[in-house]
Amino acid sequence: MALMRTMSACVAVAEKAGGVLRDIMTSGNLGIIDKGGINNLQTLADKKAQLLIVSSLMKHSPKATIIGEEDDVDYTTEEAKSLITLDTSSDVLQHSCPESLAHINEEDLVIWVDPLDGTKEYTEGRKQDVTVLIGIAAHGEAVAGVIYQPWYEVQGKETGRTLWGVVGLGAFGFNRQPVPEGRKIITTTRSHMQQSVQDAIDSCKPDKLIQIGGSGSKCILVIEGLADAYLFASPGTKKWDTCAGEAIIKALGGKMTDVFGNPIHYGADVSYPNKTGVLAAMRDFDFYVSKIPANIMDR
Ligand SMILES: O=P(O)(O)O[C@H]1[C@H](O)[C@@H](O)[C@H](OP(=O)(O)O)[C@@H](O)[C@H]1O
Ligand SMILES: [Mg+2]
Ligand SMILES: [Mg+2]
Ligand SMILES: [Mg+2]
Repeated sequence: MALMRTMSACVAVAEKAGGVLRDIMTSGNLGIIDKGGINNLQTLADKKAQLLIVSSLMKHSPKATIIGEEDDVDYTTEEAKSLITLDTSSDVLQHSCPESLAHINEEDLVIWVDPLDGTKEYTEGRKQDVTVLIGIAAHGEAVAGVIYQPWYEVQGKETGRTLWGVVGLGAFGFNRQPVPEGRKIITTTRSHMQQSVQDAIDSCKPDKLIQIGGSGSKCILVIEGLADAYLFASPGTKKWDTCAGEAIIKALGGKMTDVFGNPIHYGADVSYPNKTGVLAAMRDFDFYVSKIPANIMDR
C-alpha cells in the first residue's frame, strides 16, 4: 500500500506544481538562467515547482529517496515550509495496489522529479509542450508515474490534465486513439536535432515525424496513440525526464528502453544521464530496435 499512498501524494503535488508554472508564466517574470550546454535553461518556475514538490513529498513520504532535477533549491527556508501540501489524490486512493507491487515499502521508493519538463519551450511560450513529471521507481524499475499538463485545452479552455499510471494496474486520464496496423509515426526532439538522431529515424523509414519539445509531451503522444514511437538516439535526457513516462507506457503494455533495447535503471545510485538515448513504443518495439545501427552514437 506504500506505493499507492505515495503515488496519491505525487499526483496531488504535480497538479499544485502545475499551478506554480501557470502563475509564473502569467506574471511575465520568468527569471531565465542558462545552465550551460545546448538549450539547457532554468527559470524561477523550475525552482519554485521543485521546492513545492520535494518539500511536500519529504513530509508525506519521509523514507523515500527523492531526486529532483534542479540542484540549487534550499528546502530549509520559510518559503519551502509555506509551499508544503499534504494533499492526496482520491482518484489514486480508490484503486488497490496491484499484487505484484504490494510488498514494496516506502524506503524502497526512488522518486524522480522533473518540476518543469520543456523549460526551453516554457520560455518561448510553447505551453502545450510543458509538463510536470514525477516518476516512482522501486528496485531499479519505473513502477508508477504522473504527467501533469498545465495548459491542456478542453473546449478552448486551458484546464490542464493529469495522466497517471501504475504498472500492473493501468493508466488513466486520457483517451487512446485507435491506431492503424503497421503505422509508423515517430516523435523526436525539436531543439536537440543532430546526425545520430536523424540517422536512427531515417533507418526506421517513418510515415511521419513529429518534432516537439519536452520528454513528457513526447511520451503523451505515444500514450494517446498520436505517435507510434519516441526515438532519440543521443544523450540529453536524464532519469527524471523518462521515469514517469516509462511507468505509464509500461502500465499500458508498451515499453521504454535506451535505443538498443537495454533497460533504463532508476535506482538511487545510477548516473542521471540516459547516455544511450531513449526508445519508447506501445507496439512494434522490436522493429524499432532492429533498425538502430549498432554504432549510431559513435559516428
Ligand atoms: O526538464 P527539461 O530540462 O526541460 O528537460 C528537457 C531535456 O533537458 C531536454 O534535453 C529534452 O530535449 P528535447 O526537448 O529536445 O527532446 C527534453 O525532452 C526535455 O526533457
Ligand atoms: Mg532542465
Ligand atoms: Mg525534463
Ligand atoms: Mg526540467
